[in-house]
Amino acid sequence: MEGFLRLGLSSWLIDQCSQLGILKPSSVQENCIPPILEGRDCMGCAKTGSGKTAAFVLPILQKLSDDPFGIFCLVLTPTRELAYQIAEQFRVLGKPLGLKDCIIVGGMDMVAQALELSRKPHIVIATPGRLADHIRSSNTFSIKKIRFLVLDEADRLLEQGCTDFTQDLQVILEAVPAQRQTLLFSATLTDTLQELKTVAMNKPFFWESISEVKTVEQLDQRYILVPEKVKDAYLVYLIQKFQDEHEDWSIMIFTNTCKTCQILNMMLREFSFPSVALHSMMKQKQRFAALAKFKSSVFKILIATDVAARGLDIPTVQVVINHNTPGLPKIYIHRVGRTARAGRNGMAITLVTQYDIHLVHAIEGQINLKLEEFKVKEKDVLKILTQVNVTRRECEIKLECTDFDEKKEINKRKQLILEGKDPDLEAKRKAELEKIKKQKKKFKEHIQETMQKKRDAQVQRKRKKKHLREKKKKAAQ
Ligand SMILES: Nc1ncnc2c1ncn2[C@@H]1O[C@H](COP(=O)(O)OP(=O)(O)OP(=O)(O)O)[C@@H](O)[C@H]1O
Repeated sequence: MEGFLRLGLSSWLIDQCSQLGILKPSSVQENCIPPILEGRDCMGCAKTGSGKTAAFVLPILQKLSDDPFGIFCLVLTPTRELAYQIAEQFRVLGKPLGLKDCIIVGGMDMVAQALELSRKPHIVIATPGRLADHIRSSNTFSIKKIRFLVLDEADRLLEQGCTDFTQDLQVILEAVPAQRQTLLFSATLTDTLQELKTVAMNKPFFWESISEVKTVEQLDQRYILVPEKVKDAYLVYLIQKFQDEHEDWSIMIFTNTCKTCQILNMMLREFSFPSVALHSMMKQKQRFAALAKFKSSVFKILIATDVAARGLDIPTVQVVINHNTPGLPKIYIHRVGRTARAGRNGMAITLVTQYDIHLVHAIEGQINLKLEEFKVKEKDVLKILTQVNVTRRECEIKLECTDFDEKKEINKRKQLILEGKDPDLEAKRKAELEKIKKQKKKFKEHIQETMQKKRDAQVQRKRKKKHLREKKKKAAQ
């Protein structure tokens, strides 16, 4: 308790913290809360599960209690689920203030949101796309006077990933005052520092937890080298093993696409595993329902795309399984950070195929740690291989009978229209690119083939020469 008092927080906030079991400040809180209370911009980079949310929520609530008005603070975050989680922390910690918050995310009713915004909530927690839509289309609210702008998972908000937030962010940055405190947090800030400095311009206080290894100490990180075709059998085997050995463990499985996520969930259900899926092709209500079932441990297995890779705080998660090796070390760091949070233990297992070894090397290089092999009796996996592969195929056929692919196509078209692009032109462009790519590939293969033939011929010639030499030698003897 004393620790928080020393940082300059009021006793009512410290009482609220203790109700959440937050008794002693974590390193990021200890270092970032004082400069934020002093009024400085802040960039905080600390490992997953180290309490970054409270590091900005606590000082903001304290400042809000000094001078309460709406809209006081805007928090931006890349995913809808994360927005709800952050709002929850504000609500619990800010209860004595009678805090009014408002969550502005896609997939929810826009009119109801506009109404809520017009009622001047103290804190708005939003995903950039939907908030930018409100700014463009409505004049019933203003964020011109906010005191705090927070970018949680700041590096993700500023990078141009598969969901590009930069244009929406531009709209939002033009709508907030230049005189504000900007707080940027993430477990992986360092490679976007330059971009971040353009958002937090007032000589920001930068704090990074210094540690050789970039992942959490309590996390046991393993890999299994598996042939691509046997991957699903390994997955089923691992889940069965963990379920048999640790009834109370929750498991998060990450996949690379929505379709794989959907199919694997169907497959796990066929094997009677209590699993739910979470990906961006699901309706928002289904997404929330799935997450609630997993959080309450009614379903102990969550199979998700990277939409769940960042920020989600579910203390019961003991194991993270990467069904695919993440293409970027950064994504690996966030995915495996869903376990071993706030000082707890946890395990992460990455299924690595023969094509992914270079990705593992990149991950190891970035986190500064070698993954250890997770030993499995291959014989036991092979016993279930046929059954698993047949079940997966059946699930694929079942999914083909639904409108899953069609919906995906519609979603893609919607996204392109929103980005101001013509979907038909884009499709044509993509087809042309695909054609060029194929031609290039064919050309490359042709060259490789010719080179190989040359090499083979050379070897043949050498062999022949050697053979002749030996023959001559023998004849001379
Ligand atoms: N000082 C503290 N002592 C103990 N637990 C804490 C403390 N501060 C926060 N926590 C708890 O630790 C958990 C993780 O915190 P939080 O979600 O803020 O992590 P994070 O650093 O934002 O992680 P990520 O990078 O994954 O988003 C939460 O359940 C939170 O309530």
